Amino acid sequence: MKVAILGAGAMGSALTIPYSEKNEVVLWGTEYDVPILEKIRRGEKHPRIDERVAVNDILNPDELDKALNADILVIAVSTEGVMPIFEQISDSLKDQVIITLAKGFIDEGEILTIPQAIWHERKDLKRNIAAITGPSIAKEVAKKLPTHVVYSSLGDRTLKVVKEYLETDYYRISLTHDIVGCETASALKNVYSIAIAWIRGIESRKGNVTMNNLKGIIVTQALREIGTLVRANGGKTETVYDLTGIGDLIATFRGGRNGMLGELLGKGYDIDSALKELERRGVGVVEGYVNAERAYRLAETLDHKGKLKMEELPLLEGINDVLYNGKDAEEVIHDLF
Ligand SMILES: NC(=O)c1ccc[n+]([C@@H]2O[C@H](COP(=O)([O-])OP(=O)(O)OC[C@H]3O[C@@H](n4cnc5c(N)ncnc54)[C@H](O)[C@@H]3O)[C@@H](O)[C@H]2O)c1
Repeated sequence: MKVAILGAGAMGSALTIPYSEKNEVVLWGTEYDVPILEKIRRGEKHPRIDERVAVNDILNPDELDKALNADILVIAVSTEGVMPIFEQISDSLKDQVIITLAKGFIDEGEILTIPQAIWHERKDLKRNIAAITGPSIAKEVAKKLPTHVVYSSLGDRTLKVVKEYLETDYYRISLTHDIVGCETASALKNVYSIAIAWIRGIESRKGNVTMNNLKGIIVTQALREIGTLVRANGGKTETVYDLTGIGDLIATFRGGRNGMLGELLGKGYDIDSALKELERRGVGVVEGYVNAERAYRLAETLDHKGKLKMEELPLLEGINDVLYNGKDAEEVIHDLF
């Protein structure tokens, strides 16, 4: 098969490694990826995954059309880039498998998962879309360390193709039809990771005490609330208690941009100074930040529809209070407790 990966960031580039085991792979870079494309062309390692990518061809931002004859197209950009890229390729799409991997919600007036936003544009592609969720740190995928992810799709042929052509002995793939549940859980994972990381910040604020009991409380509450939101949004409980929910939450406990933001907030930084500090460290977009507000609006809509009650989501409320209303993380935890 011919696979085209659209986006030369960490995850898009990491996937060239398992995908190239059985397929011909091309990697297209956006305008933001130009310095990375230059490095890759010079034979250097990709700076975000510390490995060389495995590709048959590298395409520049103005060569997107050359990627579109692939059998499998992977939209590998961050959430904000997904729909702009989709608009550019939509007219050329036929019956290809289309894979998305960003973890976030799309705001189109109503809050949608990424596949739902694509279905709005092209209903006929409903069965062609697959989403990747579950624990997959890009660097580890690139180093062929054991990874087990979930590909979800409404289309049986799509699921068959991804399993047959993209699975390797170090990159295992489970399949499910619960694409809305998977995408809801994975966008929420980025949001709740912020609150889990508060505790690291609070521990250091208190002179490096260890607060494992509190971690247990917050992680359990996060899972409870993710479960409530996933079910209310039409997904399945088992998605939350599998690789997509709990698996991904564990994999990102310590690291990630959301975790860095959460830790600073836990240390007592206000949101503006925390975001400034991350900018100073060269950390890119923190997806959980924008998605916390989107998750809250989704929850409110589901509440209006009678599918959940806002009182069931005190931690989501607290996360939004810290990110948008200037509340201190420790105060939120105190109230929650
Ligand atoms: N890194 C991981 O381990 C990992 C794992 C699973 C899923 N994801 C998800 O994959 C997505 C990308 O993560 P990453 O770590 O590769 O990030 P990254 O910052 O390394 O790469 C981001 C990619 O998105 C593109 N991009 C960013 N903003 C854009 C815009 N406005 N328009 C068009 N393109 C834009 C960039 O050019 C780049 O190709 C995120 O949603 C992330 O949650 C990442």
